[in-house]
Amino acid sequence: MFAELGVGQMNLLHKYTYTREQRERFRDLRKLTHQGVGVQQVQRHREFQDNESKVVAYDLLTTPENYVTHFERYATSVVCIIGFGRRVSDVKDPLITEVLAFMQSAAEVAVIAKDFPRVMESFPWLSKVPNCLAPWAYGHGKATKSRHSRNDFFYTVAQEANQCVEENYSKFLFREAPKYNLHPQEISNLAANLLGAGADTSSSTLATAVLAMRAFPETLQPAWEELNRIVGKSRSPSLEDDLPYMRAFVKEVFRWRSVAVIGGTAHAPTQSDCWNGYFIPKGCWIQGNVWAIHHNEREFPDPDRFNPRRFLDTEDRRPFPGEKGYMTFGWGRRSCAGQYLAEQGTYLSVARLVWGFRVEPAIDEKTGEEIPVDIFAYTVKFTPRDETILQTIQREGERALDDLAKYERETKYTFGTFSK
Ligand code: HEM
Repeated sequence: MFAELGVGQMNLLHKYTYTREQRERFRDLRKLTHQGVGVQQVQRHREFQDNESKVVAYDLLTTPENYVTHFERYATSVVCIIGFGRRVSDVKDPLITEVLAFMQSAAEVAVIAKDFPRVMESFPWLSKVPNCLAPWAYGHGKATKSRHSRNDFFYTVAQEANQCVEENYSKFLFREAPKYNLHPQEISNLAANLLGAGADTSSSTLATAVLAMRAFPETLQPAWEELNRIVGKSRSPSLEDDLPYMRAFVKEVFRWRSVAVIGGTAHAPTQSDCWNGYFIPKGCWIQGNVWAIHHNEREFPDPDRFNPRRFLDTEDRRPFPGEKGYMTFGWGRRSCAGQYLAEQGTYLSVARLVWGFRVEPAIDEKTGEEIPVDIFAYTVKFTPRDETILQTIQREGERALDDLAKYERETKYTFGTFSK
């Protein structure tokens, strides 16, 4: 749908790959994305990702009720440091409020079968109508004047980042621009994709982990036993710790409530194929039903139960075709380019949350009763597991803020600057 809206061909996320030229360009853009967040790069991002996650634990000590906002700040900050060499320290930073609002409205347009009818799918010509006349496009289509497009915002922020001392992905893109003949809109999109694809997805996954901790408290006991034994209380867990149960716990978070329930980008075969008696014509839109795959009783019995033991050598384990045991990040040449970054950050953050806190039922101030857990609007109470842990969170949080100070920088721009 985004390709139809006219903003797609400059962005690998929505690009058609019907012709050889389109496929070659897609490969270039994908390669450039890997050079920012691919498996080889992820190690370089580890230190500040870990520090931002320590800041989340630190912030939870003072404003635990704002845990979703802390997760959003964390996820946005990590991709902002990568993309623009600057951190997001304030939850009111426009990069959080405006970009997440934009992503929310993008989901309104893009999530198939969310509403019916999908007007632009039923009448594709509607996607060609300029935004000012097309409320159904939620502002994602063609602007009347291209200089007012959101792309100018990210291009300008990337230019700003290109001047900054710290190495960052925007600097890399400007360096590579002549070699790949990058159009400014491609630079803008490559930088923006880190935020668009990486912020909301990562923070929602952490919110899912909290829901699991609250709704299935029995799964925390084995985690605490492992963390007490291997990590102790005077430091928080790190990637070097061997924590098999914790790893299984995070895998189960990815499986249990995967962020992209029907995959992400639509895939299409480059040639017609026959599979299991089905004819799949060339160019046909294919969407992987991640929800159904992750809730198939054959691989995941009692699928709505959060159960990390599925990923351990126990009687709850079933064979699964994928090596990792889940399909949360899609597959094939369009699979999530930020998978390793997301897995690393989710592991660090969830392990630290479980190590540091009890997640208990929130109490209704009026009635004094526990607020029951509701999967759509749940609220919880975070309490540090004990005094030594509380002090460790404080010490590590303050140290992390010192280490992150080199990324403190303001931007002069907001989305609003470009829509006046
Ligand atoms: C828990 C966090 C995340 C989840 C669950 C997730 C999931 C996904 C999924 C399902 C897709 C579509 C895959 C397909 O069509 O087969 C995707 C695409 C993508 N993701 Fe992620 N993602 C996450 C985090 C990130 C992060 C942190 C980044 C980068 C900073 C990122 C960058 C991308 C990009 C660039 C694409 C488009 C790839 C393409 O079309 O070639 N993602 N992601």
